Amino acid sequence: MGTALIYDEEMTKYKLLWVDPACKIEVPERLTVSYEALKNSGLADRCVSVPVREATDEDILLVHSEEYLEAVKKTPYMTLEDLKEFTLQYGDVYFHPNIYHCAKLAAGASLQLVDSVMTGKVRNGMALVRPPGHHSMRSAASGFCVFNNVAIAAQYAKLKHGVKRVLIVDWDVHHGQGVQYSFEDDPGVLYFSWHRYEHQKFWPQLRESDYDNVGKEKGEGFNINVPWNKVGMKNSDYLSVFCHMLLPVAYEFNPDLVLVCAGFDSAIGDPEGEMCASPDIFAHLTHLLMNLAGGKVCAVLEGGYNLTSLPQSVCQTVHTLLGDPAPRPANLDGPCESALESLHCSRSAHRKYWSCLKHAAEHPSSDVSTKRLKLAEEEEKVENGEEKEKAEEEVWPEPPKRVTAPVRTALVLPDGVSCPDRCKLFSSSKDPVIVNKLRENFPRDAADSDALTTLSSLVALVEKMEKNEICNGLALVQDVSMAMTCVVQHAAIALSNRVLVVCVGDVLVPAHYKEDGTILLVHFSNKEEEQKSKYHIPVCLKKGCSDVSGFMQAVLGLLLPLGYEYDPSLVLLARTPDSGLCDGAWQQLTGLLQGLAQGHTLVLLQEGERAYVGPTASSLLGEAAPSVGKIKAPLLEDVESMEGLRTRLQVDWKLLQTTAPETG
Ligand SMILES: NCCCNCCCCCS
Ligand SMILES: [Zn+2]
Repeated sequence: MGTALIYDEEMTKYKLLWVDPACKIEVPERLTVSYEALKNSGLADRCVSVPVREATDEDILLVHSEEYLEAVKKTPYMTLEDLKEFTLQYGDVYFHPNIYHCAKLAAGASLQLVDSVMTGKVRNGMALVRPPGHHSMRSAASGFCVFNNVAIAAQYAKLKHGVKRVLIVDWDVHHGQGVQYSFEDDPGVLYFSWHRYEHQKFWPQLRESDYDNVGKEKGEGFNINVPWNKVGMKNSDYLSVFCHMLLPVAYEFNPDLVLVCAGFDSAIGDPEGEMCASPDIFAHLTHLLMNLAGGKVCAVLEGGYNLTSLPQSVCQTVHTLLGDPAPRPANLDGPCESALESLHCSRSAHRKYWSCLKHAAEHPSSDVSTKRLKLAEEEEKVENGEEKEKAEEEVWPEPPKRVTAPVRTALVLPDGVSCPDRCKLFSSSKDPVIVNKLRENFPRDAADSDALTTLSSLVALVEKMEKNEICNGLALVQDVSMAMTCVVQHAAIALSNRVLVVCVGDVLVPAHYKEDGTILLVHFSNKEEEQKSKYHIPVCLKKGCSDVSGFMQAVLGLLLPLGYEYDPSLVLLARTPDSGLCDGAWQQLTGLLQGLAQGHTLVLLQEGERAYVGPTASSLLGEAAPSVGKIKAPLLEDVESMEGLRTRLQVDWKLLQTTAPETG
């Protein structure tokens, strides 16, 4: 299934008609440069083009009041003076004779996207729209927004498509207060937003944008705010909040649909956000959402005011929606203290609502640490009194080209096992060099020519992945441990690359590998094993991988942060029959790990598990993993052992941190 792209140039046909410094950044070029970039990169033509439509009054009244709609309806007939007058009643927004028309198209585009995804015409998609929507409220325009596109889309999805649970992820750098107000008492809509806040000094300066605003009445716990109290947040800060706050709660919420308030003013260079995250981070944020709701993800443009980083971020998002592997997450050096404080506050505010957070460290009752941090930040501001270079003067590297490998998924299978369609059956011509090498390294198997054939195919396959001729692969082998040792030896030593090895079940791990960091081994099993080193991490789950909740908690809160920080060039995923891992969790794992190593994932299955070839191949082909259902609370002993592991490891692995280090 494809990716929808919804855009109409009519939405470029309104602009600011008078002088207003607060609004001058919201220009038609935002849309034209974004669409041009999609066209020039060939991404637009790979999408399914879906036409916009005008939202009807009924659609708009799902969120807005009649009096507000009636008032906006009058704006096309207003004189310039009337428009200015009309605008004065709202904050940081402007009207234009054509903005009502465009606002109906922006909302209608969002509904077209929801229809396309919910009817299965496409898997996911993006609506490139303006005016944005997430600030507009029931009876008020705000922050360049007239109708709340995403809020209307959420109500529409519930009403027209019977969606029970909608997750709204707002990665725009501003708080979508309009969305929060619409759903704060609704347990059927989980709203997540991070936003520049600076202790309520940043627009819209609302007390209710802080982390302790968790929703109301039946909606308590279904509103998540992560305030950024400093500018300059980077990729590590964003990924930490995804891994330790958004994703665990999102998997527990188990949504039927994911809507993204895709604002890109949270990217580097933006005059509003003044953050430092690179455009390719949106490839990862998008990827991390694509195994929720069976992949039904609708991204709707909100903000984004730097005309260079905006189109780059839009392209990164659409690349990933199309299934292209994300670029490697370069140099993640861990979240900053302020981000950790915000993460910690938000997690502790939600402890009592979400079992995945039940054991989040209690927020120190006295807000001593927050005050201390605030003072430090104030001092810091005073210190670097000199004008920070303006966001517009920031420079950053062009996101790397994302070349799709000619072959997506290659399979090494023994005779008689059928190859799922769209996969390529792979066997290497017996390269004598490789075979001799293998004879040396595996003398005891030298006799077994089948084993040698398989091993030489594996080595050849790894080499093709290295050259990006093949994206990922799957092998059905007699002996997973031996195959793993062979691949590890070849990949880590021969190709001197970093290999992330993830073992599920009681795989005999290659003991004799060097401790030099060329391999990071994470081993999920039910056997207590003391942690050998920074690079050999046993994750012990009492009920092994059969406890989906504990397993998913470990994947999201431990494996993903480790994997992102390690940034391997190859991911080797091995499972043995005793793992007890259910299909859904296995496919979630296979799906999520493809965000690393440019998607170069090699899966090793034991011969007896040929039933897993199909599901694994579908995940490797980029199909969304099935939902694993509502995640429950992990076993207490598992939580304790995972938190113990985190405490020990976070000294070396900064992305594992969930609280600011206690200093002073
Ligand atoms: N420095 C200009 C102040 C603009 N404040 C409103 C921003 C609305 C963003 C919508 S994503
Ligand atoms: Zn914004």
